[in-house]
Amino acid sequence: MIGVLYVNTLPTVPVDAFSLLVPILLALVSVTYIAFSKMLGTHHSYPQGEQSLSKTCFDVLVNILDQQRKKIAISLSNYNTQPNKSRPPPIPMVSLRPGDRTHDKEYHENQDKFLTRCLAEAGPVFKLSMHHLQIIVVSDEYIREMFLNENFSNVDALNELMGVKTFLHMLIKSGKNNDARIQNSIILEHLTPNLGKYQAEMVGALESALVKEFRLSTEKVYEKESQGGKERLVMNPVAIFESMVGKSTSTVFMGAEVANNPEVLETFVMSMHDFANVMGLNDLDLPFWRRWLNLKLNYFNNPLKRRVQILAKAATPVILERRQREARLINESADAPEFLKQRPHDILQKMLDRFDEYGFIDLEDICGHIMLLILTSVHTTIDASTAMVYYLAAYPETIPVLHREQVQVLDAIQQERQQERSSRLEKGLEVNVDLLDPAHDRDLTSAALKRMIHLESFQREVLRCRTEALTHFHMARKETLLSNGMVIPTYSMMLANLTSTHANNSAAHGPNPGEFQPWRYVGTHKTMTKVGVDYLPFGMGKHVCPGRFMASQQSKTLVSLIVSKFEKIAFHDPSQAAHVLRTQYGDVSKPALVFTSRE
Ligand code: HEM
Repeated sequence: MIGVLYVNTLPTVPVDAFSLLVPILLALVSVTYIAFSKMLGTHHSYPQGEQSLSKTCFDVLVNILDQQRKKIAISLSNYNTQPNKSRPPPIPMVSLRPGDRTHDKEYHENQDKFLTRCLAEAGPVFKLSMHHLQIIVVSDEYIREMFLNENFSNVDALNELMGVKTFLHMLIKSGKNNDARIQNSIILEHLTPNLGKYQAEMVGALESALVKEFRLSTEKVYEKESQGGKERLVMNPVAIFESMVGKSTSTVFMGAEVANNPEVLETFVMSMHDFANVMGLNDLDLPFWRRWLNLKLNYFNNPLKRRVQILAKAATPVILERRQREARLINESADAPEFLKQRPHDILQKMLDRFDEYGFIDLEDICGHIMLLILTSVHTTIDASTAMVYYLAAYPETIPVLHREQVQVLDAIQQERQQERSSRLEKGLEVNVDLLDPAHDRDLTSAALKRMIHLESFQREVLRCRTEALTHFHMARKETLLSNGMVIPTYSMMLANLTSTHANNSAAHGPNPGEFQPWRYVGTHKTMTKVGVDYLPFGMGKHVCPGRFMASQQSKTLVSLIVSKFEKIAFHDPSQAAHVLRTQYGDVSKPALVFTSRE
């Protein structure tokens, strides 16, 4: 991070002083650390092969020193060769509001208003001073260039800002060289194609968690007499959605037997909180050295490593039991269809079945990879689903429309299945109980969800309107030319300006794109998962979110269950409504809601 700051300001700042400062600072820290360790008697020479805390710490520091040295050398060489080239157009810095020293405050006051001012003053590519960094912001079509050019990397940006790679690599033993590729392959090959099969389990898990958590959350609060107990105040509604998504994701990833373990549920829900604490994600004003120190200390006491062990411990007896069951079926010479029917189909089982193909080392390694899946999937889905429920509260007219649509779709499906049964009976054909059981006529299947076009439009519109306007950090791996001739220097930090594509873009979104219009996409083919430069909650290009289909199905089911059980949702304090309708980095506001049940 220091490297980025200094390198970005090279042309105007005396580079020698700063470039020396970085290694000196780090050398000082390492020397002080070793001196301290010697004083405390912790800096020993260990027999070969044994890694001491101080040696590892020293190695990390030497490594960082070396990386900083290389970066400074590359930047200097780039800078020194500049005068020979024809000078590219400079990237303008947006003026500061009188009295402000950075752009943070003005941005947080009104994201779209501020970015509209930036576009008018500086054009589609400009510099801002935010988050303790100098950041290059790209708008409109230049966002596509940022996503599609491999010289700009999201993973490298997160790694540079937070050292996230090394920290996450401590959780796994295999597949460290191809970041996110094992997760991508599991999602693409095993999760997404089977979403229809997982749906019944997801509905069961979401519904049972909703009923249980709703009862627990409202126990100590009032029930309004006037409504005959139908109105309930929930002080922390997010806790309900955390349990719902945690329970349903753990069931899909590890099977119901493992997911029933309370420690596993806690791991699914809390891992991202641990991660955010270590990375200092909830406090953007944390000085860089505190963030760095926090991370280094947690290398040796990684809270997520303990959570991985919890998953492995909970999975062990279940896997043994599965093996015994399989052996029994083989002994009993069960036929192939029966054998396959009895086989668990959760992601854990798929990973065990392809143990060699993926090159896993042991069960803990598999659980480490599941942890990486948890970190990408659970919190993001909780966050999106929570936003959808807050939008239901802010726009109460949406609930009757979504409820009516749900009833109509389920009525139609029930009727179709009834007709199919009658027609088969008339023709003297057998009725397949597995496929046409009347008890499942009104299930919230993925086919039923696909017919709910108002729900689809509502979800896409919520994500379009609430996604942070400056988002998707990318770092330039090397000096890169944009199509407008501007040069992005190596190690620059970049952000996409979504105001230009999400909020100020009537060509893509129709009239009044600055307003929330829940039915904007009804009758179009624009679903929640269809990404493009005009809709970027899931990114785009090679690293586009592969889990968005599960996220969509899960959040649709969650919202459907909520509108089927509650006829009205309202903010306990209406003045808080506006505050939660737009994401703000590091913001954890969770206003209380009043739910009015249908029964
Ligand atoms: C509403 C929920 C979700 C949102 C908003 C979301 C958003 C994102 C974004 C913005 C990225 C980065 C894309 C880029 O760099 O271009 C991403 C990547 C990723 N997401 Fe999601 N995500 C969600 C749910 C999920 C779920 C449920 C899973 C897993 C089942 C998942 C798995 C991943 C993985 C593995 C990556 C890394 C892809 C790569 O680097 O190639 N996400 N997601």
